[in-house]
Amino acid sequence: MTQDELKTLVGQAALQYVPAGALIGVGTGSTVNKFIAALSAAHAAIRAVSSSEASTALLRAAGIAVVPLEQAGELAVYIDGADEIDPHGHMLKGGGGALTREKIVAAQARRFICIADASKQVDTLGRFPLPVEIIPMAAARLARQFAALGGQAALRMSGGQPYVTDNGLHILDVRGLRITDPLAFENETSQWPGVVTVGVFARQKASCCLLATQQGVRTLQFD
Ligand SMILES: O=C[C@H](O)[C@H](O)[C@H](O)COP(=O)(O)O
Repeated sequence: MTQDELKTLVGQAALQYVPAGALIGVGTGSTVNKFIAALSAAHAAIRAVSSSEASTALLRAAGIAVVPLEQAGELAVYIDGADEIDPHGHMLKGGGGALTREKIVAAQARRFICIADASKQVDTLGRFPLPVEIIPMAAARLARQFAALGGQAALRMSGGQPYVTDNGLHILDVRGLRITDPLAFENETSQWPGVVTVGVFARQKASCCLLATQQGVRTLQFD
């Protein structure tokens, strides 16, 4: 199977985690797009809280009502992809730039179901450049702070201009990190002035991961 077919497979598998009539949290990215397509085809009577403008547009196009987070109580489940997932369910996220809203919506859900293909499995987070959403004026100083940890930070660009998130902010992508203690790393770097969100999800780690492999979908439990 191609990587795209694996994403379709795991997007469909995630349907079993959607309680009938529930209000669920929906992440962002190419794997989640397959989940939204599966939801649409299943005609599931659900409502969703979305983690990005892109997912909101897709959900609405699929006929799924999108509820503002402010009007939602606790969500039964949050379903999202990841750029990396380690053996403990810690994730690295934000390749699509949606990390801040993803972390906010995930924090309001009882369970985080990560959907990924096997290429996302790692022993230690950091092979994928770590996305960090930042206040723009802090970029140079934060780059120096990440350099002190051994990382090389670059401002994410799009069409020759700094990439702008749904929140009107910028992203640093930090290469060369080896994140051996994701919780300590998240706790420390989240407090640096100018950091809005680091793409390490250790406090909002996965409860379970549906991992698409050439042999089918494996379920990894983390709680
Ligand atoms: O900002 C984007 C999200 O964190 C995505 O969940 C992550 O980048 C994985 O995306 P994809 O399913 O496209 O690999």
